[in-house]
Amino acid sequence: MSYTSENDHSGTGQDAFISKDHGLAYWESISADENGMLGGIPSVAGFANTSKIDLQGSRNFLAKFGIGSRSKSKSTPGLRQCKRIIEGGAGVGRITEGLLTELLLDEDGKVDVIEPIAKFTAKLQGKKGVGKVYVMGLEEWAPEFQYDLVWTQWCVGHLTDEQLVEYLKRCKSVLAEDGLIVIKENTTVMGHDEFDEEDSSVTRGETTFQNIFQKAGLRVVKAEFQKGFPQTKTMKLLPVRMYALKP
Ligand SMILES: C[S@@+](CC[C@H](N)C(=O)[O-])C[C@H]1O[C@@H](n2cnc3c(N)ncnc32)[C@H](O)[C@@H]1O
Repeated sequence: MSYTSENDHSGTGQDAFISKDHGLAYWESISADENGMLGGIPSVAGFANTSKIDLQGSRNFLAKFGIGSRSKSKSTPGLRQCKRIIEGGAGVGRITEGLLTELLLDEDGKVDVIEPIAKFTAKLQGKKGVGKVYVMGLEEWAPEFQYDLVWTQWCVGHLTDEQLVEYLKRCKSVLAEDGLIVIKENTTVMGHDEFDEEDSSVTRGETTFQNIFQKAGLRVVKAEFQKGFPQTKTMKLLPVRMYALKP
């Protein structure tokens, strides 16, 4: 999921290409661990390191909005925590456990997760700080709570543009005052959308994302590239962008 794709199907109808069944069958075949979640990045590039770099990049991004962990707020006055957070397409909870739970205000705070593959979420159920686990795709999720932060990373390529607009509208409808929606995704180098046959997903270009956000009635209040991912001569990771969105 993280390589530059040689399968450019620009112009192919998305609905025909993004097959939910095929996408889910692909993820069912993937191991339920962090390595599986970042499986597109070969271990030679230092997978563990990549996850750590990713989480630190996200932490730094959130700090720019004054959102930070309880422990950090002792040394950095002004950081605030969240009452309730939701992670979309959470996989095995790499981000929920590695970042989002540390942002909770207190013991009552919860991180809810949405993830269609039950074997991925099995170990997350009942863990400290984890709230409701929605075993379903983002396109099926109906919100029940209000959120200070909605984090969705490396999974929206499984939704058509239309489904993604509707998902974002639902997120917006339950966003707390001063809440934030973050989309962190691979984006294409050349700017047009590319389809990946292996998992039936789309990697979008910058313009497509901007159009989707606009249709959902969201403003991009900050956009940054993730820095510091390993690159080798044989493996080039796609640029990963973090978009902070508000109504
Ligand atoms: C590359 S993994 C990323 C997992 C997690 N976001 C992370 O960064 O560790 C992609 C995840 O998207 C999930 N996924 C596939 N189709 C989805 C859909 N329609 N809605 C939500 N998640 C989906 C997969 O099951 C998988 O857990």
